[in-house]
Amino acid sequence: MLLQIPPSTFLKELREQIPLVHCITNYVAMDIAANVLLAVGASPAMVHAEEEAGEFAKLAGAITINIGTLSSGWLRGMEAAAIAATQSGKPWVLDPVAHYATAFRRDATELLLKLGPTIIRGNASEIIALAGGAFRGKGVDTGDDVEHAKHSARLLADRHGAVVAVTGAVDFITDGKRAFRIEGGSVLMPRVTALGCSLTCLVGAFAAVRPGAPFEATVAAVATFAVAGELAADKSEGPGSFSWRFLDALGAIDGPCLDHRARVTTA
Ligand SMILES: Nc1ncnc2c1ncn2[C@@H]1O[C@H](COP(=O)(O)OP(=O)(O)OP(=O)(O)O)[C@@H](O)[C@H]1O
Ligand SMILES: Cc1ncsc1CCO
Ligand SMILES: [Mg+2]
Repeated sequence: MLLQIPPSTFLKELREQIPLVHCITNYVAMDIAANVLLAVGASPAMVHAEEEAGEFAKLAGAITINIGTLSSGWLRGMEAAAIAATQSGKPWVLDPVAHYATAFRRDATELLLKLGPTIIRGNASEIIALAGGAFRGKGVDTGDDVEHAKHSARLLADRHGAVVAVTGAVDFITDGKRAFRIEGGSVLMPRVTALGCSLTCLVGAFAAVRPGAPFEATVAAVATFAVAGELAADKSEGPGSFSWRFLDALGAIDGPCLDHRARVTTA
């Protein structure tokens, strides 16, 4: 393992600390994302109202913001939460779901990016489009390979001073200086909705454990998904059984299994 802090350290500390993760995510993802966090051992709270999101963010160890089912009121809640996170020095994660699809999403993403996310997590089309490249995404689904998004990810990491995670068949994570690829997971993962959104929330949970190490935290969260995805796929008959087996695998995974099975290499 080339990492300074192995994934198992984050998993152990997460289970000791049970961090409160303030998730502003979409209607589709709320249930599965909360279950993913509970399965691993964190404490999720899905709070998006503009009246309280800024106040709530101060209670949490990390904040995650996903624009999947955006509306004006939600956007004001996101803005308040991002500002509160930055002011209190807490890590926050941006998931710019299909930000290229409409002017409303593009403007919202531009506004949120200016608030300085600690980590940006998206699929290949989202990351390529965010860097201004030609992309082939359709709605919320990627039409591009992670391989083609590496340059865009590096560019975004430099431009925003953020950790950037691109997910897909092989994941890629960079902070502009270092970069790792993570193999694993399953072809069934993109056939269950909102697993990417759930991963964004898990990245927040791992970042809450060690706010000073967002790069290693992102690698640890993505590696946990890759290993749990492999374990779950072993026995699954299709997307349905994969979905619940994946939660079981996230609950059952322990530190030695995670470090042993994680396939993290320099990119
Ligand atoms: N073909 C694949 N093989 C293995 N793992 C995959 C594959 N595609 C996606 N994954 C994994 O699925 C998880 C979600 O990533 P994905 O890129 O599908 O997110 P997303 O497109 O944002 O998803 P969503 O918008 O539905 O939440 C990641 O852990 C990723 O590694
Ligand atoms: C299907 C879907 N639609 C808006 S958000 C979302 C979850 C996957 O991104
Ligand atoms: Mg997504």
